[in-house]
Amino acid sequence: MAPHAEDSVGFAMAGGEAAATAQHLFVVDSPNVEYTEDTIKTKYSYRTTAVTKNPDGKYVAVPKETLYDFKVDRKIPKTGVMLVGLGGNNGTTVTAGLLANRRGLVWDTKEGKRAANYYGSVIMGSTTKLGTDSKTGADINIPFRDLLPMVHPNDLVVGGWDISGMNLAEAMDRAKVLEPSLKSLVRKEMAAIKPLPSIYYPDFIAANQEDRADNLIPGSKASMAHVEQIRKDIQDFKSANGLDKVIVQWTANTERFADILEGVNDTADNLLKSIEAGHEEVAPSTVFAVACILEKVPFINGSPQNTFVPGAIQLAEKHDAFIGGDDFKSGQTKMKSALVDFLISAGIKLTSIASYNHLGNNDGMNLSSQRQFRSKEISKSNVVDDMVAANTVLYKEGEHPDHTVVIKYMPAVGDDKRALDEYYAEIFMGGHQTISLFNVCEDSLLASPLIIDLVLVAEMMTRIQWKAHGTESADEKYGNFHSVLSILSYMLKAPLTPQGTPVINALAKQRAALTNIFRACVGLEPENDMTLEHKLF
Ligand SMILES: NC(=O)c1ccc[n+]([C@@H]2O[C@H](COP(=O)([O-])OP(=O)(O)OC[C@H]3O[C@@H](n4cnc5c(N)ncnc54)[C@H](O)[C@@H]3O)[C@@H](O)[C@H]2O)c1
Ligand SMILES: O=P([O-])([O-])O[C@@H]1[C@@H](O)[C@H](O)[C@@H](O)[C@H](O)[C@@H]1O
Repeated sequence: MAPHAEDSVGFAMAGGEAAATAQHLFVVDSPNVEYTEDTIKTKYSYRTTAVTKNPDGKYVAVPKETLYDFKVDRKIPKTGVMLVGLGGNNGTTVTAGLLANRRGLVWDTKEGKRAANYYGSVIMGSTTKLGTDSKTGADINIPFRDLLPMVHPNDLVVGGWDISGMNLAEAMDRAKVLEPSLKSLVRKEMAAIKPLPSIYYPDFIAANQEDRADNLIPGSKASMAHVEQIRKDIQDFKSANGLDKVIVQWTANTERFADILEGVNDTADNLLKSIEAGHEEVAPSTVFAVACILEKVPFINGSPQNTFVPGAIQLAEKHDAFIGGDDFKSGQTKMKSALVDFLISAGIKLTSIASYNHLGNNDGMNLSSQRQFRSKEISKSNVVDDMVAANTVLYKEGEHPDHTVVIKYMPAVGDDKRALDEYYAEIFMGGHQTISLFNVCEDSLLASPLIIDLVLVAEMMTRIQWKAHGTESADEKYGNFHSVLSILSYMLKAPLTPQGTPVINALAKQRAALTNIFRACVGLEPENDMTLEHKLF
């Protein structure tokens, strides 16, 4: 039998209180906003522009207004995060980082003392414009985390699974990410955390990972036993820690893509039958996704494989459960999604992008296997598609820059991934611009804040509901956002979106969507940066 959830209990970091109602840094004084002790209710005018094309090819743009009611649950739940791959570089680093922040740790480094922080987290480390000072007209910026009543990461309870049974202190040493002086301060708590056994289907990750696989859920793949065990692990973790909510994230190894097969994983029912039958094309990450969907626990995929096969998405929609992914956007690709947006929207015709990177951590070792690399190559390559397609002045239909992605495993550099990029562009009158970047990304220190942001935003989305305004009928029902949480795209390389909807990769647009949806939930207009107050008078 799998050990009790206590074996994977990270640390109860909350003050012990269950749900608390956040005290707001600001209130919105508007007839469209109603505060109660437990909720914020808003009536929101969503203004868009509907465009039609005339037979003569001319567009007609019609301003459109749709009224929505939003409802935010202000009670902040005691929340846990369960990481699949808890014993990995990201898993150990984010766990130690949360501990260090919870305790306000300071440690010595060769550059002097360093204090725990949440740098790299958009929620905890950035600000957003609330509005302008009514007297001076100056911008008033507030911490992003204060826009809505969000969980504080210091209060997160951490647990999870790993095919490696190493406790987190030893795994932290294996990861070689954190300073020894910091590790010594968290070693005791980390040693007390042992990942829960997980499922290991060798064909999905590199053969070089086999030596780690010593902590496995017993029983055959050909049953729902693995799904049921994962669901039980979540239930046990939740009750053992007195949690109101749990969010699960995949930060385990990159898997090969699964073939999408009719009758196997194309529908929810077929996927469940395939799991029951132990079909070879069902990946461990999809088994975790199905378990979380059935447990109605948000599941986020931080790796590039196609965990969310059509059957998994259909199952999530059927159960009104949240899923999100894919592949944390931490360094080289994050830079690319900002730089390409800048170049193309500046009218500079990018014609070639060469992205080379090498790294020496276990992720790199897993990616040294072609099928796992292919998953990552896809997620790292598609990130420019929307920006190119949107500029029909520079690019003809189907035209796009050359784009190549190379990843090599170089053990010597460990977790400090080197990203070397060359951006080559055509400029005015036959000229060229060449931009070369050398970007040393400490992979796990960049990914860990994203893991935190994904937890905070996914949890917040479980407390936001909407309905079309004016449905005043007795059975007016608020509903959840769509099961596929595309609002998470800012943190992800290959954003999963509801079927048939556009994928937005431009970093600034992704952040604006997150900001403005949160603003709508407190009754504020989208931030538009027009600052007419400074231009008309
Ligand atoms: N900057 C980044 O670090 C970054 C950015 C984007 C994506 N990612 C992805 O995040 C994932 C984790 O990265 P990492 O550097 O922590 O890798 P890692 O190899 O150090 O950690 C992965 C962990 O997952 C475990 N594991 C493998 N299969 C498992 C299974 N079926 N169940 C439970 N545990 C399993 C391994 O034992 C290992 O401890 C990788 O897929 C990587 O591609 C990382
Ligand atoms: O996020 P990013 O820096 O573009 O991409 C990274 C890759 O460059 C790296 O090779 C891989 O190990 C990481 O998992 C991550 O995916």
